[in-house]
Amino acid sequence: MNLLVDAGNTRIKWQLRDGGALLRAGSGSLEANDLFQGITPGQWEVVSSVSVSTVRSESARQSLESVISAYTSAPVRFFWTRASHGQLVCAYSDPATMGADRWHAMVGAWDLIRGACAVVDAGSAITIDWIDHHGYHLGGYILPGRNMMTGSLRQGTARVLFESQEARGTTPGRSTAECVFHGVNWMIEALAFKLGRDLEVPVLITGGDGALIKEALDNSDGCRIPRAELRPDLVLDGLALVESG
Ligand SMILES: Nc1ncnc2c1ncn2[C@@H]1O[C@H](COP(=O)(O)OP(=O)(O)O)[C@@H](O)[C@H]1O
Ligand SMILES: CC(C)(COP(=O)(O)O)[C@@H](O)C(=O)NCCC(=O)O
Ligand SMILES: [K+]
Repeated sequence: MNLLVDAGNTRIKWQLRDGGALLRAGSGSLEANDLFQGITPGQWEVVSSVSVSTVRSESARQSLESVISAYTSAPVRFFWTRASHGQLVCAYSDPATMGADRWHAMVGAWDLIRGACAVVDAGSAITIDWIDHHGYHLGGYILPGRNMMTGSLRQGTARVLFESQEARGTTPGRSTAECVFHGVNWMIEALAFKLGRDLEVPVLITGGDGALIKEALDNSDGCRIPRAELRPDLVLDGLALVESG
């Protein structure tokens, strides 16, 4: 049994898999002390390996390792961006500096598509990566994610004062909160519109705000993308492929 862990900047996601079968899944933070509560003592006993993809700091990586090691004596292995995996080739001259989540999502995407595609991971940050039909990673983009956009407006100004809310609209706002939340939604719509204009390849979407991107793409006029698919587990799928060789 293999425990797969994707430690993002906002949330840690995990799945317990036995071969291809998904046994348990969960998410949360290390600080809450209940991250792995979904795994029974009996299941911990038969965990034979733990594989982690992390974009957190080195000290957070060590904390994660020691929390996991308190449950199991199975080896905890960390997987980082590599220069290549099969036909997939990283565009970075220094692959170790590219977020492991991006790489593992690309490994998962290439395995699914085996052709030109793009990967959008809308998490704490929004990353967009292009892969061509040979498996060459052409490069990507890193943008602030939804919470980061609103948080930076809050932190960087004195009078942009607003309560968090679930405003789904994109019409011009008539209050500070509406201006902020509709503004962010409007930017996501604009991003989807631009993607639909620039790309004529399948797009695989993951991350906590992936559904918003997918919805915006589906509603985008003149979108040329032949297939836009929500794949919430793309990072873990890629990690599973990498750890099994
Ligand atoms: N239960 C949740 N907890 C935290 N963020 C969530 C949740 N559901 C959706 N989100 C959204 O998902 C984003 C974080 O996505 P996620 O993929 O978990 O990030 P990361 O991989 O960076 O940890 C946040 O910006 C937030 O808008
Ligand atoms: C861009 C990221 C912050 C995205 O992480 P996330 O939003 O999933 O927490 C992460 O992939 C990262 O820290 N990357 C390192 C820099 C790079 O990819 O070039
Ligand atoms: K991300």
